[in-house]
Amino acid sequence: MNSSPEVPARQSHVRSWSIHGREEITARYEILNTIGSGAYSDVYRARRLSDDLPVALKEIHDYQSALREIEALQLLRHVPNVVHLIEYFWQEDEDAVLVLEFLASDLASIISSGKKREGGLQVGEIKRWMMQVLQGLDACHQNGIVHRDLKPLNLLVSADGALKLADFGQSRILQDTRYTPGEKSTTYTFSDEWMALKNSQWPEAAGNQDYRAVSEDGIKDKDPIDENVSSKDGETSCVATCCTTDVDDDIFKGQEIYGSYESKEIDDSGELTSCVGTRWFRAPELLYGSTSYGHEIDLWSLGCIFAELLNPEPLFPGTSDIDQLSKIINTLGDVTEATWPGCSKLPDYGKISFKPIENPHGLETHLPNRTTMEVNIIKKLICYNPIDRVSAKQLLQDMYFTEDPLPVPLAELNVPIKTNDHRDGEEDSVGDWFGESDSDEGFAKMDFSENEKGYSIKFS
Ligand SMILES: Nc1ncnc2c1ncn2[C@@H]1O[C@H](COP(=O)(O)OP(=O)(O)OP(=O)(O)O)[C@@H](O)[C@H]1O
Repeated sequence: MNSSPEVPARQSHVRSWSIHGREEITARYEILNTIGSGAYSDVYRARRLSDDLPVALKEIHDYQSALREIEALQLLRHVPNVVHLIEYFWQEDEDAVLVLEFLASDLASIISSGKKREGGLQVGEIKRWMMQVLQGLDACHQNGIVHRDLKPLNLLVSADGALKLADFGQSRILQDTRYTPGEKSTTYTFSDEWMALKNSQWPEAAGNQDYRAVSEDGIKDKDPIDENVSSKDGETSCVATCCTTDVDDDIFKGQEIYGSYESKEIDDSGELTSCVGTRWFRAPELLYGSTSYGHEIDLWSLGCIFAELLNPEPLFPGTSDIDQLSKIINTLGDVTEATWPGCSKLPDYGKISFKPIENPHGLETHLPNRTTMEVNIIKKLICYNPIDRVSAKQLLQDMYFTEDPLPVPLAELNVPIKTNDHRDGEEDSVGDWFGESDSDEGFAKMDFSENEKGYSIKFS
């Protein structure tokens, strides 16, 4: 795979010259055009010179994102519904460049093309898309990987209808899985190249070939890598960015952290960050600042994605993080100990409160003309208490997928050519916390007061 197994030392500002000037890459690939730019990367379409294989070259400008993405894709390299990492280039003073299989479309394009089709996406098509997402996500969770940025744009699709989870730059490998003992998991081991790379970076893991592999009872061993790469996540919670004491004199100051949370310096706190995932797909525990969440945050995102497949509009298109919570609460009802046991222990619970909702809309209103069975699937994922969310594995066994109309074969799926007309509203930006609301209810009045947790904001 990589000619040099050495991971370059972590540097605060790794900048590389243009990918076009990197001979180790251009000797093997012809770079054709740019196909996308994300928060931390530029992606190019290219072809392998030896056999004309179409590939995507993903140049990642952030050290930690690169490490996370390579690590997750190595671990999931045999999973059919995860994008395949062919090889990667990474040398000191250079950005990592990942060579990925080329995938011509994504689920966002499929949803928007279905919207334009008379009758929309057919039930059999929806079921096949859902099953592929579930199979990819189940493999992640079986391996203790939480993706943390699931959304239709990160579900890439090949021209022949194979859907693959992509963009693992925010993923994390949890120190244990919550799969119940006895649940059989597939064991994956690292390639020799990756082990050499890992051992050079983390000598304490040397010689422990499958230290992260899932054990017989489904529980993972302690993960030294995770501790080494964890960021100061606890300081970057979405609400904490405007609630810490240094914000007292300027409540907007802390929001600068929001846009740069992934570039925080590492420490060994082992906590996760609550500022992950694109807002529309972000679970409520993250919006309330949780730093000890599990793979259930992906299951919430999954519910949002499935709801969008069933009714081609985003389920909760919040214009700010507060608006995001408001939209969720207007649908599911008040967040209380009765509706979500343990919610009052969330770091930011009590720092923000909303006017009580007497008649929540309910998820049904977002899914007009859908069957009870379909609405029930969404309800199993979009629920406040993370432990109530059904796992990808369990959902794959749901009768929905074995009842008529059956999932269509891949060959019958309609895969549109990808265009660049995707929604912009999903993107996070500095200052979004107090962005304007477009929710029906709006925020007529904001009361700001100090309390034992720092301060509280009350909307009425
Ligand atoms: N294997 C691939 N084949 C084709 N296109 C790809 C591939 N990987 C990524 N892309 C495209 O490149 C763009 C950016 O990729 P990606 O989402 O992985 O990067 P990112 O920097 O992590 O983005 P984000 O800001 O959304 O997190 C996306 O539009 C995606 O569709």
